[in-house]
Amino acid sequence: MKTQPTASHFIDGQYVEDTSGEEIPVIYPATGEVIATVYSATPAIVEQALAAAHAAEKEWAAMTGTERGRILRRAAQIMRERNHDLSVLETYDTGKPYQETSVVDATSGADSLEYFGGLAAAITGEHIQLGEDFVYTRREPLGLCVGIGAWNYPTQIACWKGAPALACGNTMVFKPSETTPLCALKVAEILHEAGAPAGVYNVIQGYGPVGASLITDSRVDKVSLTGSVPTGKKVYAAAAEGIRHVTMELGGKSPLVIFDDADIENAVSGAILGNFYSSGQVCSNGTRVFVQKGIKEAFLTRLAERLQGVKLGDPQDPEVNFGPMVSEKQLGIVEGYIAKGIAEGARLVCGGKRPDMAGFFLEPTVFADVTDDMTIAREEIFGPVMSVLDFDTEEEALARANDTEFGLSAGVFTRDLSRAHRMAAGFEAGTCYINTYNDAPVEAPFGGSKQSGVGRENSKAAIEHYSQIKGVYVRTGDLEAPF
Ligand SMILES: NC(=O)c1ccc[n+]([C@@H]2O[C@H](COP(=O)([O-])OP(=O)(O)OC[C@H]3O[C@@H](n4cnc5c(N)ncnc54)[C@H](O)[C@@H]3O)[C@@H](O)[C@H]2O)c1
Repeated sequence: MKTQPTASHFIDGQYVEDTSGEEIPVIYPATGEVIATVYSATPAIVEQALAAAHAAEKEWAAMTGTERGRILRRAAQIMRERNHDLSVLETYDTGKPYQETSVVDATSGADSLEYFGGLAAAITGEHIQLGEDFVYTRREPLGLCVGIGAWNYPTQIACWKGAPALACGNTMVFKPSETTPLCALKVAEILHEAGAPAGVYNVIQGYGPVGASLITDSRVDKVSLTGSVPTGKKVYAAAAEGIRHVTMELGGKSPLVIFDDADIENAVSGAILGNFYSSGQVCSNGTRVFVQKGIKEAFLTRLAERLQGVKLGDPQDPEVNFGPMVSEKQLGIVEGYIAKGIAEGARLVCGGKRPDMAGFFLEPTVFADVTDDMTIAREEIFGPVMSVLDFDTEEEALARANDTEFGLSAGVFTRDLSRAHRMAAGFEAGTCYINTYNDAPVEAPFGGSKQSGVGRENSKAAIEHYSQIKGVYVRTGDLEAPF
C-alpha cells in the first residue's frame, strides 16, 4: 500500500505541499521504518488554511442543514466503502492491529459523520411566547473551529471533531498529531469528494507550535483539543486570551471497581478491554483496577490465563490482536513507569518486558498489590500497564476511586444493580460504565470532568459545543418609553 500522501496538507479542496517546513518522518511502529515524510506547516501554510476556512464560512453556514447533512452522510458512505484501505492506513499510522482498526476507526468516523449528518437538519432554535410578544432563538454556528488531535485514534478524532462542527455550519482547520499525520488527510479528501465546498475542512501538519499558532489567530472562534492535561492547560489558556470556545478531551487515570459478586469472566473482559485495547493507548482506560479482597486471587489467576490469548506480531495480520506502542518515545515512557512500579514495591504479575522482535512492542503488563500512593496508581501511563488494587467496602472503593485529579471515565462490575447505580452516581467522571468498559458509541456523550476536560463529544450534547444561541425578542404592539 502507498503510505506516502500526495502532499502534507489539504487546504481549500486540494493537496498542498511546502517542503520548507520542518520534516516529519512517519514511522511504522511495528518495524521502526520510515514509511512516509510530511512537512510541518510554515506560517504561510497556516495562513493559507485559516484564510480558506474563513472564506468558506458564509457559504457553508448559509446552506440548509439538510444539504450539509447529505454531504456528511455521503462522506460516511465513502468511508464505509473504503474501510479496508482506511484501516490498513490507520494500522500503518498507529501500529494498532488491523483486527481493531478494521472494526473501530474508520467505522467510528463514519458513524460520527452519519449521526451528525442525520442531526444537521434538526438543529433548530425555539419559540418562546411572552403574552403577545415572543422570543425566537436561532442556533448559529460559532464560525471557524480549530481541531487538534492526539495520536491514538487519528481517523476517529478527525471525524469526532469535524462531523459535529460541520453539521452546525462551522468550518475547520484540523491539525493531527505529528506522530500520526496520515489518516486525517484521507478524512479531508473524502469530505471534499462527498461535496463539502473547498475550505470547509482543511488539514495541516505540524508539531505543537503549529497548533499554538492556530489558536490565537483572530479568525478562530473555537478550539477543540484531544491531548494530554499539560497540553490542555496551555491550549485552554491560549484560547481564553481571545475568549474562544473550547472542548478539551484530555487524559485520565480512571478507576474500574470490581465487587465480590461480579461475574468474574465479564469483569476480566472489562479489565482487558479497559487496559490492553490499542496496546493500552486509550484515554478512558480503567487503569486502576480495584478488586474486592474476596475475589482478588481468583481474578488475577483468570486474568493471567486469559492473557495467554494475546497474540503479538505484524499488526496487518488479522490474527494479531496486540500491536506495538505508537513510538519509541512512548515505549520509553511506559518502560520508565514499569521500572517505577517495581522500585516502589508493586508485584509484577506478568509482562513488563519488550519481546524479542523489531518495532516498539511491549508485553501486556499487570501489577498487583498496588497502593494508592504509588506513581503507577497516580499518573497516566498511556500504555499496556494495569494496576490492581485491593479494597474492602463500597464506601472505601468510591472514595479511593475519586481520589485523583482526573475525571474521564469510571466503571463498576457487580450483580447488585442498586449498588451499581449508587457507584455511577458517586463517580467523579464524565463517562461511567456498569458491567462493561470503554464502549464509545456516537449516540452517547463522551468527555471528562475535573482535569480530564471540558465539553462533550458525540451525541446531541456535541451540538451545544459547536453552536451558539441567539435570542431575538419580537414586540407585536406599541412600545412605551419613559419619555
Ligand atoms: N479524552 C479524550 O478523548 C482523549 C482521547 C485520546 C487521547 N487523549 C489524551 O491524549 C494524550 C496522548 O496524546 P498525545 O501524546 O498526542 O498528547 P499531546 O498533548 O502531547 O498532544 C496532543 C496534540 O496537541 C498538540 N500540541 C502540543 N503542544 C501544543 C500547544 N502548545 N498548542 C497547541 N497544540 C499543541 C500536539 O502536536 C498534538 O497534536 C493522553 O494524555 C491521552 O489521555 C484523550
